[in-house]
Amino acid sequence: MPAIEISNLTKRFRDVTALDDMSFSVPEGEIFGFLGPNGAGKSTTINILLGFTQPTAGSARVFGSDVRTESKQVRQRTGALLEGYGVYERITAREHVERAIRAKDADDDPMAILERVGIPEAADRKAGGFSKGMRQRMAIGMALVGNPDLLVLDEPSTGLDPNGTRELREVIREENRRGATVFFSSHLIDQVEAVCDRVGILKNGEMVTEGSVTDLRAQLDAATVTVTVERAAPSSLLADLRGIDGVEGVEATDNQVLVRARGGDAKLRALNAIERAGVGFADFTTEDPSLEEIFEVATLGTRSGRERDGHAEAAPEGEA
Ligand SMILES: Nc1ncnc2c1ncn2[C@@H]1O[C@H](COP(=O)(O)OP(=O)(O)OP(=O)(O)O)[C@@H](O)[C@H]1O
Repeated sequence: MPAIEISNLTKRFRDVTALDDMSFSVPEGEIFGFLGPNGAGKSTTINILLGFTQPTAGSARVFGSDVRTESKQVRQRTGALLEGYGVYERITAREHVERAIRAKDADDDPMAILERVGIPEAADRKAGGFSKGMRQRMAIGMALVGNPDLLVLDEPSTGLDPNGTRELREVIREENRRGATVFFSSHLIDQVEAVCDRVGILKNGEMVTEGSVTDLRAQLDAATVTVTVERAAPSSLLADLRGIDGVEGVEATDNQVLVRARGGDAKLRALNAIERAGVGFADFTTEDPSLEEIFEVATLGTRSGRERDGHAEAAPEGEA
């Protein structure tokens, strides 16, 4: 049984369609990255999963329980860190965790939780005086209460410093080793890439692509080949390169030619063309697309021609 199973889920807020016939599932034991730009529908999905928002159509199940009719069972098995979680200013960190323990009918040691999230020294301080990062750490601790089978984390690295984000990744991995499924929602690709087994990319309420980071890279099998040359490449070479089937962008500086090529054949033909051009082919490196590029393609539908390392932008096809 999948940890999360979402089928044809639609959510409309008056004239806004936040989720549009979205379907996907997360197998038990997975760390799933739920990626999407602002407004894609991530929080709406989480609110539906936890029973805080009712879907307009479709269904969502958590470990087989229907989130509409069995939200109590769902919440009992789920630890959630929600965006904009409200901190009670007048009670301490320990009291926050104790509340979560009571709500879950769990028997965790509040101090052990606060130690895990790195704020044991703040246990008896009122949360009203906490920094953003401390609030976030406390909220993560509350999500861990009761060893949940599913951890739902909405933008968990918000407010955390680099140490905090590293510790968060460690906690996620520990929870996953213990057996928890993790649903990690974020618009921050590097955070997701660092810890997730699989990612789904949401755009305008629809899942546009789904797979392991490796699968997604393979789908978008383009790579940038950077060739170091001894002499500046003449415009005739750049035109030839742009004419190769599968070459999507060409940039040149005095001693480098950058070719963005889709598929091994295009890469090879580009390298051969540079070698034949007599510009003193010295060396080359290739770079696979990053998850960021995959995200960009999935959410914008195009690969951007933004500047790389201060080099000039690639000229459009045919403009040598
Ligand atoms: N209560 C609401 N009333 C009206 N519109 C809403 C409501 N909640 C969400 N929306 C709209 O639904 C869409 C999806 O919003 P949602 O908050 O789910 O996106 P998100 O992916 O979580 O974005 P972010 O990364 O900015 O948090 C947006 O267009 C948003 O304005």
